[in-house]
Amino acid sequence: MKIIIDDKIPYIRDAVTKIAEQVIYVAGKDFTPELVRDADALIIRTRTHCNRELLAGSRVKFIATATIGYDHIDTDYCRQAGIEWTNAPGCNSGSVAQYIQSTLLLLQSMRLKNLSKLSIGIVGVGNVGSKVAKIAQELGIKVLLNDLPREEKEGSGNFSSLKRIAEECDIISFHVPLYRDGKYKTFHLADTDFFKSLRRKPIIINTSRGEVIKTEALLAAIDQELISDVVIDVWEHEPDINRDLLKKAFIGTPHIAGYSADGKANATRMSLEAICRFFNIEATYSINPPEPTSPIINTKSREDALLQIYNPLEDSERLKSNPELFETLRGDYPLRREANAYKLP
Ligand SMILES: NC(=O)C1=CN([C@@H]2O[C@H](COP(=O)(O)OP(=O)(O)OC[C@H]3O[C@@H](n4cnc5c(N)ncnc54)[C@H](O)[C@@H]3O)[C@@H](O)[C@H]2O)C=CC1
Ligand SMILES: O=C(O)C(=O)[C@H](O)COP(=O)(O)O
Repeated sequence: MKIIIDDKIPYIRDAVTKIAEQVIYVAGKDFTPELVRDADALIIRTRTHCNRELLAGSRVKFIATATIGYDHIDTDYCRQAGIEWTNAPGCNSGSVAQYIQSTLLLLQSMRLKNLSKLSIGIVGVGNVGSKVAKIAQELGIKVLLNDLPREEKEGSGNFSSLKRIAEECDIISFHVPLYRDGKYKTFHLADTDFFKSLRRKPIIINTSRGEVIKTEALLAAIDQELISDVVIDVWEHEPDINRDLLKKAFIGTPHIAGYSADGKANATRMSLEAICRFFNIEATYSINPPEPTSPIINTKSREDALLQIYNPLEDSERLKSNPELFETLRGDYPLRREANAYKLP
């Protein structure tokens, strides 16, 4: 079997030798029709667009994306071409939750927000949104949930409309997939009308996809003081991001909310498991993230410890100093572990 793998997918090299005879590593943006023509499977990230242009005429039968988002895969084309694909649900939800938890703690310490007096609207309550809801509740924040597909299946009891969230929430955090059209369209879900409907000058957090928020509308809302702060991890037109928005953001990071080593290892493991299932291969390997450099945290409070483990302002400062290094900062991301890898006070 021949597999082409994005060369930024970590912890995969030893394990994959137990699965495939031929493996080629290449940068996500450098997958070409010539390269994939005689491959059986691809393991990709968001940087490889899997569509007719790339895949037509190839012998690719299976694509695993080591991500939860799959808006870079043309699923209609894959269905027509008989190419199966999978993503890695939940792989990095702990990592995004860590990013949001640290962000909330920074809003408390640096913006002097009394979290127990605030309400948060969570838009998209899947793997990430559910964890964010739990963290927010633990911090004493009132939680409102919005999830149209779930509401349809489960009934409206636990869910609120986007309109109610816009009117009642002090923080609004987006955790939806990017759907460009269809019944659950999320492309530019937050547009001029949405920002005009805000009532409490909320803090807007986006770790979903840049295209879920219309950048010009967000910038106008900042200028008109309809919102009080923005925290942006995902951007329209990455890596060519809006520098004005980056300057104005309280936290602006290069699409790394999901980049804990724990999340990366989960994604790699899930991708290889999917390949083994699809091609009916039995293989023994284990994939674990490296241990943290200092696993014991000595500090007075749990909040300090959590911010010592991960402080998104450090990622933000790196991007603000060098916005042109967006992809490099992602590719060379330092080791980051989630809290359960540490002994906390
Ligand atoms: N910044 C980063 O590094 C990361 C970004 N992401 C992004 O966050 C998204 C969410 O991640 P997960 O929670 O793991 O995905 P998920 O698939 O577990 O959850 C998505 C939720 O959104 C809901 N949803 C779909 N359409 C909706 C709509 N129109 N309105 C309201 N809710 C809607 C779904 O019903 C589902 O419950 C991913 O699709 C991805 O684009 C995910 C991980 C890392
Ligand atoms: O899982 C997702 O969806 C994400 O957005 C990933 O964290 C993005 O990672 P890359 O594939 O762009 O490295």
